[in-house]
Amino acid sequence: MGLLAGRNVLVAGAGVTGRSAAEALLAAGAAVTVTDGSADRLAALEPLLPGVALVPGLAAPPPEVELVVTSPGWRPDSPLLSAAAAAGVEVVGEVELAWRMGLELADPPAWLAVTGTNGKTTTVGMLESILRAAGIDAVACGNVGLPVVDALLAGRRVLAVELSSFQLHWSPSVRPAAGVLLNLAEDHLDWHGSFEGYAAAKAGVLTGEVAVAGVDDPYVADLLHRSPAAVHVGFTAGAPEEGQLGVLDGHLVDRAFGPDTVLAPVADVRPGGPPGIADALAAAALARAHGVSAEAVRRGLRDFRPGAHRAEFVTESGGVSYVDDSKATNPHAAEASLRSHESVVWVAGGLLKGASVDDLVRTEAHRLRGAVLIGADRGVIAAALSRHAPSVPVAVLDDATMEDAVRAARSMARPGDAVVLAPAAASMDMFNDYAHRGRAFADAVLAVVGTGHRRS
Ligand SMILES: CC(=O)N[C@H]1[C@@H](OP(=O)(O)OP(=O)(O)OC[C@H]2O[C@@H](n3ccc(=O)[nH]c3=O)[C@H](O)[C@@H]2O)O[C@H](CO)[C@@H](O)[C@@H]1O[C@H](C)C(=O)N[C@@H](C)C(=O)O
Ligand SMILES: Nc1ncnc2c1ncn2[C@@H]1O[C@H](COP(=O)(O)OP(=O)(O)OP(=O)(O)O)[C@@H](O)[C@H]1O
Ligand SMILES: N[C@H](CCC(=O)O)C(=O)O
Repeated sequence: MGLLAGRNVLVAGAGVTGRSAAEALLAAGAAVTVTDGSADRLAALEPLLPGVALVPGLAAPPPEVELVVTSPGWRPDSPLLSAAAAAGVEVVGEVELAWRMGLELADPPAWLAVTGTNGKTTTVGMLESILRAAGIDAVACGNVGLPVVDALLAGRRVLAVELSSFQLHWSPSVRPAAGVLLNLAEDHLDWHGSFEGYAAAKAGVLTGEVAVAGVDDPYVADLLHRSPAAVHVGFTAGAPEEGQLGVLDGHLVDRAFGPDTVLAPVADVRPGGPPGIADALAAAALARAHGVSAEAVRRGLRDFRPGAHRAEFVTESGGVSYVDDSKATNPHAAEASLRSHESVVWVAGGLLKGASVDDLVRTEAHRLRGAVLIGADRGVIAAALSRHAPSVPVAVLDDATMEDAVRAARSMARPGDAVVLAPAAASMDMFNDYAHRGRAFADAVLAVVGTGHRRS
């Protein structure tokens, strides 16, 4: 009998995670209750999960509950999870649940895990593509959208797991076969309370057998240095030292796993530019840790196509190109995005989640033709611009539509410029999510400037 059979488990959250966790727990023979702050979200589960008790708005676990499986968005200081901790009831996430269920299997899948502030989804997508090119039954799962527990129960042999800082926080015993920390910058500080708390959660990905990290960032390199993993591997945008992957003569090169090996031409990597290359090196490192050939790395990277709203070209009109990088939901991603262009009209704003834009504005001011600011934290960005880039023209739009923003951006742009939506912020103050915001931007561009030249 498995470790969950007959146990009384409370699932916190009736979203993507809660539904899958509840199904897995039921199948494992647990007695399951699900709660959610939203009665509507809970009610939507009723026809899908017969046999589960649905209780809206629980502020403390019922006395019979032995384990709480929380959805990642729930903060540790939320009333329910605080009450569980105070009562000595263990709280874990769905990723931890999947890990524990995997340990009960005769032949568990290998976990290759990816975290970092930016590039996680791109990296797990590249990794999945590489593993499949090697003929391996692999799937990208985790924060990318497919709950890990679903990937596990589907019997996949290798899990390319995207882990958010929230998921890592709730996964105390997960030890991936290989894990990568891509990069680290301010994000989700409102959830973790401090940068140190956020970084500590992210460092959890480096506690497996092989730890991989982006060593061009000294803070990340130090976390790698301090990792308890048996094997440490760095990746760098420059020429790799022994024990690293990096770039040499226009090729990704592996100097860590076996003899020095050329993996793939940089020209084959999409998205192009430094962020895409970093993500490709990270994906290649995890695949090589799993024994994948250089040939499969090359084919997997060549066949990979990036997701929508990630530095996506919309159109060109009057010599001005329009780029949708709505997925740049924090300052670090926005900075990487702006660096791909010499002269930019920057469309930004939304929910900064406690992050500062001062470094971004200071470093990238020289490439800003102008800035158009929308959304809840537009004033914070405007203040940073006036402190560090007082000569940059800024339009701060109150109660604006995306069409207003595009019109303002077009009036600032000169031929050769790029108008780039790289908000540095989350979108939920004005939109459902970043994809909704990206579509609104692309639609507004096409409405305001016409179709121009659309790349195929
Ligand atoms: C916020 C978050 O981490 N969401 C991830 C989660 O989706 P899920 O639907 O379970 O979201 P959730 O926010 O954890 O739970 C939502 C449910 O909990 C309820 N809820 C949430 C918090 C709370 O204090 N009380 C409460 O009742 C909500 O009403 C809702 O019904 O699990 C999915 C599968 O693993 C992930 O794809 C998804 O990542 C999204 C895309 C995300 O935005 N992630 C962040 C970390 C990011 O990428 O920056
Ligand atoms: N290595 C990198 N360094 C900096 N920025 C990057 C890197 N890779 C991708 N980005 C940028 O980060 C943004 C998000 O990319 P992606 O969806 O791959 O990351 P993510 O970590 O999964 O994001 P999220 O946590 O918000 O889901 C995009 O704007 C992209 O241009
Ligand atoms: N990735 C989530 C959601 C952002 C969005 O969809 O706008 C965040 O940064 O908080």
